[in-house]
Amino acid sequence: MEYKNPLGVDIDLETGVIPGAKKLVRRLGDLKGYFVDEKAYEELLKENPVVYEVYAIEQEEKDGDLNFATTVLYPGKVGKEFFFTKGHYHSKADRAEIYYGIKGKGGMLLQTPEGKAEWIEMRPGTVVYVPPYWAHRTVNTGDEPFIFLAIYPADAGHDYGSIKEKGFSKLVIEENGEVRVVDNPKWKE
Ligand SMILES: O=C(CO)[C@@H](O)[C@H](O)[C@H](O)COP(=O)(O)O
Ligand SMILES: [Fe+2]
Repeated sequence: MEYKNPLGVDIDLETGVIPGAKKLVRRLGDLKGYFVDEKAYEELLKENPVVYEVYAIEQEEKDGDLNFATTVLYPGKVGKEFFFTKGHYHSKADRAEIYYGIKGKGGMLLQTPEGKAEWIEMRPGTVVYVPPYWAHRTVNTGDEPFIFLAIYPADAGHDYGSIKEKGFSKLVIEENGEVRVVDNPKWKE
């Protein structure tokens, strides 16, 4: 039997950086078609800001192993909609996940394949359990980076296709200075 080596790393709780992790950067240009207000999207695209960064320590896609990653989701809006992550189902759709809030303010939109949506607010210390089969997207509703840790099966994978095409049935927007979760007028069942 060949054993893997255990690993301990310290997440920088101010920046979300995991030493030795693989870094992924998503700019606004990588999120074409994701936001409802296309005019506001094109306008902000001139600056093409970084929307989020992911620092991941990932293993081979094997049953039983675990990956973990921090996400640093920057504050901002496209029209009324707060900045968010793309959102995905897992390729192995029955794989669950745990999120843990580290810094800033936001939440998670979750959705079943039938379009039933849930919104869970997150702050430092919040644990969110993502059950099997639920798509998940995080949203920054604050004015500083929203940082969280995700722990997920190494063979979960990401299935972005359906969310890219159909979106979530709910939007998280700012209206009169308040955070509101409203129906998505462009949602297609
Ligand atoms: O859910 C997971 C892994 O299963 C997170 O690590 C996200 O991958 C990350 O927050 C970026 O979001 P996406 O762009 O992948 O939706
Ligand atoms: Fe996930």
